[in-house]
Parts: sequence; C-alpha cells; structure tokens
Amino acid sequence: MSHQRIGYLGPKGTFTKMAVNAFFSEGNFISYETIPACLDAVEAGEIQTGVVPLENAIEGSVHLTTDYMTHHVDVSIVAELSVPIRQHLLVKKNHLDGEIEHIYSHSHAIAQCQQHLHQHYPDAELHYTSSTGRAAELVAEKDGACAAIGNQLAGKEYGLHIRSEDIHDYENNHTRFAVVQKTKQTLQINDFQPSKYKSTVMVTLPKDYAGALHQVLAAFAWRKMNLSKIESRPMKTGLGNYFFIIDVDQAYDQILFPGVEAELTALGCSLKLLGTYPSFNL
Ligand SMILES: O=C(O)C(=O)C[C@]1(C(=O)O)C=C[C@@H](O)C=C1
Repeated sequence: MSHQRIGYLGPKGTFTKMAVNAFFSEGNFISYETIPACLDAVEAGEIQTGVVPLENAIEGSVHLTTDYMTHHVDVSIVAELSVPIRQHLLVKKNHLDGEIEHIYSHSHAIAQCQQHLHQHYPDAELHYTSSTGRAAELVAEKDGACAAIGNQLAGKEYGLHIRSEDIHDYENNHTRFAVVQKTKQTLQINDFQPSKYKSTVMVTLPKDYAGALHQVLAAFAWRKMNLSKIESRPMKTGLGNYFFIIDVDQAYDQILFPGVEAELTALGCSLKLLGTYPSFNL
C-alpha cells in the first residue's frame, strides 16, 4: 500500500512536526512554509492529510488557521491532536551567555514567553517568523547575537543549544493541532485512544438583533449539548459583522445536530460543519 502524503507546517523542527512525529509513523511527510500553503495543498489534492496548529492554551486560537479554513478552503477537521508545549531559548554555542540582541520566533511562541522576554531581554529586538522551526533555521544561519524560541527538536535539527529551558510564562502549556482532509480517508494514527469526540460548527447570524446569539446557544443548551469553545470572528465584510465558531463536545449524530440545524435555519442562521472528529492527547 502506498503511503499517504501528510503535509504539515514546517520546516523540520516545528511543534507541528513534533505532533506529526508523535501521532503518525507511516506516511510521506511534506513540509510547508506556511499554514495557508499546507491547507491549499490539501484542498488541491496534492496531499491527503494536513496538520496545522489550531489553538494554544496561553495565546488562544491560531486565527490564520480558523480564518483560512472558513474563508478560503473547503476541508474538514478529521482529528485533533493536543500536545504539551515547552518553549526554549535556542542559540549557537558561542551565545550560551552574553547579550542577545535579536530574538526570532512565531508570534504565538513569542506571546507564550512575553514575561520571560520582558524580564530577561527587554532590549532585544523581536522578529516574527512563519514558525518556530523557521526561526531556528534563521538563527543557525546568522552570526550575530541571535536566539530563537522553539523546541528541543528544532535545536537538534539546526545544531542549536538550549540557553534557557521552559521559558513559557504559564505551566500546562498545550497546543491543539487540526488534522484536515478534503475527502475523508482512513487515518493511520499510532496507538492512541481518543479522549473524546468533538464537532466544530460555524454559525452565521442573519443580522445583528437583540438576543440572536442567545437563541443560537439555546438551540444547543436545551438539547444538553455541551459546548467547549465559542469564538466570534469577523466576517471580513465590514465592522460589526461576525460569525461564530463553536466546538461541541460530541460527535455529529442524526438526531440532535439536525435538530439544531433546523432550529437555526428557521431563525435565518446558516450552519456549516467544519468537522466531527476524535480528539487525541499526547
Ligand atoms: O511554529 C511552530 O512550531 C508551530 O508549529 C506553530 C505554533 C502555533 O501556531 O501556535 C504551534 C505551537 C506553539 O504554540 C507555537 C507555534
């Protein structure tokens, strides 16, 4: 059997690649420089499966992922991977001490270490990169007093050393990654049991009126469907226009979900299922 092509936010040494390494042992692994590039490749059928970051416990949603999935591509979430995140300050050997003038990383990683950076490197210039892996790659190429924020794998892949370990500001740092497909295919996930099943829906309200969101939530509430997340995002059609992304703590079924859908349609809302999937914890 030929291996599935599995794309991820790369390059080598990203947290996304760490998640892929932990959950998939079989596949042709293909690195993409950005989240949109990876999602486009899934949509175009270049790869069967894509893995992209979805939400971090400290910094919140990765809006690039949710927005691109709602506005630009038609792909479904087929699994969610929750992974512990440890951020380290990575440097070349000659910068294990002394001043650091430039710090490179992904915006989410920098945000997760804000306090640490403020305390220890208040004068360092921050540079945002497409991923933590890319930051490590850049620092490995540079001669100046530079550091990257990233993981141990990035240090190993790019020959960098850990100058400070665990520099994220809060314990229990985790990131959820979405595994997405265009057409549903079997997923060869290593020996993990799902911790639960979830569904993610996007709800668009007809117009802004009193109690609109309350009515949407009521459709779930009286059916005793537990929601684990609700987020509003701009429609990108003008100030004040939003849609909602709602995570429901259960798999799509043939009774409750169609009931919610019918009720919301009657209210003039539209509902799109972004995926119904097992959730795995590392
Ligand atoms: O840059 C990476 O290594 C990624 O995989 C992206 C990402 C993110 O977008 O949140 C993933 C996990 C960490 O939260 C920091 C960065």
